[in-house]
Amino acid sequence: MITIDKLKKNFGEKVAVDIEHYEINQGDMLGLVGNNGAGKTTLFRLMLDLLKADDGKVIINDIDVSQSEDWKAFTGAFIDDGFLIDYLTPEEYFYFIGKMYGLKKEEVDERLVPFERFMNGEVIGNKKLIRNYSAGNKQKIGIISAMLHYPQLLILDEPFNFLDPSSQSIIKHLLKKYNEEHQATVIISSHNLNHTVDVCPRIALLEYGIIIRDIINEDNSAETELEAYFNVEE
Ligand SMILES: Nc1ncnc2c1ncn2[C@@H]1O[C@H](COP(=O)(O)OP(=O)(O)OP(=O)(O)O)[C@@H](O)[C@H]1O
Repeated sequence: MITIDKLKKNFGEKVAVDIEHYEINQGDMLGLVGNNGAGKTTLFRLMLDLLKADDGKVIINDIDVSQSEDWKAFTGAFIDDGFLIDYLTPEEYFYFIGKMYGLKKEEVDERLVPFERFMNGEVIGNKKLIRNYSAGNKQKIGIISAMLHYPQLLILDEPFNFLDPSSQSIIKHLLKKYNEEHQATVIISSHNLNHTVDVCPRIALLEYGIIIRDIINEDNSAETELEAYFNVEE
């Protein structure tokens, strides 16, 4: 589904991404891990054509993301709250996103139902503008809006950030279910090793912009290797 080829992005002297070749298959649930500054967000931005690569390309379903807009129809992403529209209420924002993908209001309402526990009564029905929501609730609004049109490819940067423990657990289950039920490709980045090994059967470890390990994770088998890499004390 995704081919990353000779992809390079530098910021001045700093190498942010330098990936010779990497393939992500349709239906993969991939976790991207790495220390601060390893290049996770930059890689996502390149995949979503939010940044221009210095060299190389990202191909999604035979489409070079920098050459055509066609990949946008089947891609959903939430990188940061810059994706949100502050002066709308969450409902207005969800309907707006739905409209972009040809969804009627009733369809949007139906698709919000599985997120009810995740929203915990705080996201809709409050007539509150997105700008007045907490960081955790903004994160929830962003994740839900990225999933509303049932994208074949879902990219989420740090989806567990700002969420309380019970919301983290709920979104883990929702993402796993989404990946299985829609055979969607789901790519998340996270600093939370436990969550990553819980939900991702494949994990890419990024160091100074390079994918240094491509780990198959069965029944949390990657946990020891990742803990050793990150030097996590018992
Ligand atoms: N707009 C920018 N201008 C200059 N340098 C940048 C810019 N964006 C990223 N960088 C640099 O590129 C490198 C990769 O950053 P990136 O944000 O992609 O890492 P990350 O793995 O997402 O980090 P974190 O875990 O801290 O979110 C870092 O050294 C960062 O300082």
